[in-house]
Amino acid sequence: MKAREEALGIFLSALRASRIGPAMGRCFHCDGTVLEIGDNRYQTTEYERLVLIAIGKAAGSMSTAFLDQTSTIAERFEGIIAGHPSEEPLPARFRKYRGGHPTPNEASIAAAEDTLRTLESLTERDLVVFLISGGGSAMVEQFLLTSASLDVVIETHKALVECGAPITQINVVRKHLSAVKGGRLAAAAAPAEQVTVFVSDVPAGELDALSSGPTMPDRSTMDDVYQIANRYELAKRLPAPVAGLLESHALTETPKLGDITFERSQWVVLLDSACLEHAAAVQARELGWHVEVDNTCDDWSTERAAEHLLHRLREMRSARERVCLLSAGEVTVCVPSSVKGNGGRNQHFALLCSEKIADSDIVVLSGGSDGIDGNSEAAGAIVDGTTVSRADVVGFPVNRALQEFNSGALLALLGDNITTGPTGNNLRDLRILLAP
Ligand SMILES: O=C(O)[C@H](O)CO
Repeated sequence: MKAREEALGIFLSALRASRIGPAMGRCFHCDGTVLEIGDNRYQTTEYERLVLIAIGKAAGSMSTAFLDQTSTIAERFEGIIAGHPSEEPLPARFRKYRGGHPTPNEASIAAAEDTLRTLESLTERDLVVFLISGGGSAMVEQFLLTSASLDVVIETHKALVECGAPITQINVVRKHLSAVKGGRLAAAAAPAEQVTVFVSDVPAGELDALSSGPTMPDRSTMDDVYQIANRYELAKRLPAPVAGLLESHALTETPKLGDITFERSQWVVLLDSACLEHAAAVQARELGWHVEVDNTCDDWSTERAAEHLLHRLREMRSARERVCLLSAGEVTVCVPSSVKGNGGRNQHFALLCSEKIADSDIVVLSGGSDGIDGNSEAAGAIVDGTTVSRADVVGFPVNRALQEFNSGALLALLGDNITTGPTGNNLRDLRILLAP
């Protein structure tokens, strides 16, 4: 029982240490007229309009923290908050949209329209601050294919997130279909001065994939899209109008590095998954665990990642006691389109592990830093050597839950889910494996 409690303690402490407010306090300074963001300085009296555009699961919490940090000039900012709302109400001069996730909804479309209209009205005398966090690909969306209905947009996103491709490749496709991704928000805002602050839920070095890189030069090309479409047989999965667009090679290219669009753009990373992992390691060491980190399985399938990490943990265990293996990033689950189970990749990963650790003293926790795993109410799950036998006792065997992609339902029944509620943050997932 102790190792279970400690795993949970490590996870919760890592979430606390990576909160957005304190991170903004370290990165932002505002003395009344000069706004400093990282190494960039903006003399705010030189701008006519100050605009804030926040997109993603952390849009509300990033906006609240931003307005707190810039309190002396906050009144001058107007703008759009598109994503999860903050706990505290934001001033009425900000238009708010609760965009859908994991697939877009009507608010996602309305947010995209409003954002494009607002940005297109800016001039070289204006400053726009973008606050971008993960989840934004679905929460703000407008297809370049203007005849696409909301159903087509939703079906396209669903097909992409369920095709088994890593997020960076999913977003290569999304960027080339969208009027608000792959640098196109930066293009809409040019010639205004632009600074983007990131709370990243993508692998290190892949920032232009974050929320499909709305303000960054896009490194991917249309050829990449066609290759990804072939590799993941997207023609079979995508709705007809979008599949047709890809088959006829009728996409348009995104803005690239060196384009005039980005001449007045800066980018600053506020938090990423390395911060979460570092905080977990600090807490685990304080509890007396010997900690190692293994992120090699980022974007692997849940099966391969479970095999790899448990093998590594057992190797560590053969040399010493109280070993803790941490792994940040995401694993992928390929869900057949007909399946209607409850759960997410963390719960699926944890349940897969439960079969491999049955009757042992190993504990495995897998949780999302946003507090929402897939379509479930949980952040993730924590399993141990008794999970399989407890599942048998309630008449819902682990292998059935896995086959039905219904891990969330079984883990809820067993009390093995972790429920934090939405955290207002989004730094990818954390896996904590303990062998006492
Ligand atoms: O919204 C998205 O595209 C993912 O969360 C990655 O940032």
